[in-house]
Amino acid sequence: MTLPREPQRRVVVVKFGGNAMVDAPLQEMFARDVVELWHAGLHPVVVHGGGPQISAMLDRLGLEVRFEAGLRVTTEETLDVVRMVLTGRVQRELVGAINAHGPFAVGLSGEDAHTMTAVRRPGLVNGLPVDIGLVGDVVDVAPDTVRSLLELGRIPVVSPLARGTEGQVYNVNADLAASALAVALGAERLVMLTDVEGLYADWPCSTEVIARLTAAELEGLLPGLASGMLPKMEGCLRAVRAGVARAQVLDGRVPHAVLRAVLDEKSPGTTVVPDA
Ligand SMILES: Nc1ncnc2c1ncn2[C@@H]1O[C@H](COP(=O)(O)OP(=O)(O)O)[C@@H](O)[C@H]1O
Ligand SMILES: CC(=O)N[C@@H](CCC(=O)OP(=O)(O)O)C(=O)O
Repeated sequence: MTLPREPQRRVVVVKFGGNAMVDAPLQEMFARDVVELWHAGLHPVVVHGGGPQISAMLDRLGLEVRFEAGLRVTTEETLDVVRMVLTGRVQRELVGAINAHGPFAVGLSGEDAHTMTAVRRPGLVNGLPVDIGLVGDVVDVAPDTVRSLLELGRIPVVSPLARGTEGQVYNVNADLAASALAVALGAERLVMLTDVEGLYADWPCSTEVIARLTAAELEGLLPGLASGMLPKMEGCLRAVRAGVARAQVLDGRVPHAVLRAVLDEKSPGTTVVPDA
């Protein structure tokens, strides 16, 4: 199968969370949906997570699993496992699932060809900085490699790792990596698939979803958010503040969630839009 060269399509960055991918049939459906987006005339770019898969491997190896403010405390030893699990396993599985439908997917790590450059990011606990090790905050994205793949009609599948400027490698939260890539690619939309229906207004007390938020409204809520939702909503905020027209958090457990959101504009999750 020869893929057509397609430089003009609109770019949609889809973040597929580790929690949404623990179910094999859902992962296969996700892969089909991504290819469907491509057939519908879009340029999907996938950024994958893998937090639960990394934690399971750390457990098996008897290494510590610890998060601060939604980010994994990453030692040199942890980073080895993060890299192995993300680029060696999770990315490979996703690439394989997409390529069951044709020669679309090409996997790369944010480390490749300087695609993502990061600096060390301190964790913030109760407003105070804490050392969380080799966790990076993306400060520069070189999108040319991903763009070239898109122009060749491929579907890039990107692992959330980044290079530092002094030879080190950083573990980057996948939501923040997806956000940075969406901005650099000039994506029209960032979609994050996770294992809840969206942003709950009063989690864990209630499951009432906030359907729509402006950037300013989200900024006000951010300090009160916890665990995995914190980097996710920070990623949405950064994206819409930097030109992405909308950022959505959707329930990846719902079949065809991404297709319904992007093609049918039916998105029961949370949508973040720029300030008026
Ligand atoms: N306000 C909130 N609304 C919804 N989920 C929340 C909220 N605060 C924390 N969470 C937690 O965040 C989790 C999603 O983040 P995370 O586990 O990192 O998922 P993913 O692997 O998809 O990135 C939810 O399963 C939930 O436990
Ligand atoms: C720094 C940091 O926390 N990195 C994440 C990278 C994977 C990720 O973000 O996966 P999910 O999207 O499934 O949570 C981690 O080590 O778990």
